Amino acid sequence: MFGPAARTPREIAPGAVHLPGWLTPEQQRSLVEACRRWAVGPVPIRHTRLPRGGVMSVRTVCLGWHWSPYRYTRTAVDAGGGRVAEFPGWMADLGRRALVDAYRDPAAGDGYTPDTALINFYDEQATLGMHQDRDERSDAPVVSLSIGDSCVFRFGNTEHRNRPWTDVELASGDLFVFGGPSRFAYHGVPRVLPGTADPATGLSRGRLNITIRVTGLDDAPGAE
Ligand SMILES: O=C(O)CCC(=O)C(=O)O
Ligand SMILES: [Fe+2]
Repeated sequence: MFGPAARTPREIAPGAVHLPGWLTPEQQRSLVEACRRWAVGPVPIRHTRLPRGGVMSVRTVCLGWHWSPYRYTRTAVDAGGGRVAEFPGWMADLGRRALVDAYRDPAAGDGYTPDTALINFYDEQATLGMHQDRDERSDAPVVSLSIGDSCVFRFGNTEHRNRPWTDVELASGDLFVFGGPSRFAYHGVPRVLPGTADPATGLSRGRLNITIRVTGLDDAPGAE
């Protein structure tokens, strides 16, 4: 949905909630700054290589656990081998507050202990195909934050990557949470809307998306 009605809180599907303008301008600025630091290292932001030879158009850097197709490890097995930066406690707090606000339930964040974030940077051409977030061994909600250029976020169904879906415009500062019956819904980003970013965030072009997640994984002796 586009136009002014798109800027009001909305349940897109059961358990999937869009809260426009959830992050303050100050929070957006400090997230942009933090992401710029994480993009440099210890694991540099990179285009993820896919097993069949493709390369993702988005660039990704991870916190807590490193995602590569299709698993999580503590070290960047496909990006230099360094250990990923720690997942900060303040980001876990932000995730809990996101659930409280999205589900309008003061208890919704209780017991939510995210341990990873995927930080995606989209240039004006980048897209993300329809997929499920299913490399986690947990059905806890995914908390998604957007900064910079707006995009079309396509939120589909749990059965397959095709219609029905709902196209939602995600703008800078927006929160999108998908949990419960929507946790394993297919979703993707068919388009970034160039020139829509407010340079005051510190990101004058392109789009930053941060997804806060629970991997459900533990460190095992000898794990990568
Ligand atoms: O960029 C977005 O809004 C979604 C990102 C996403 O689906 C993912 O990182 O798995
Ligand atoms: Fe995803």
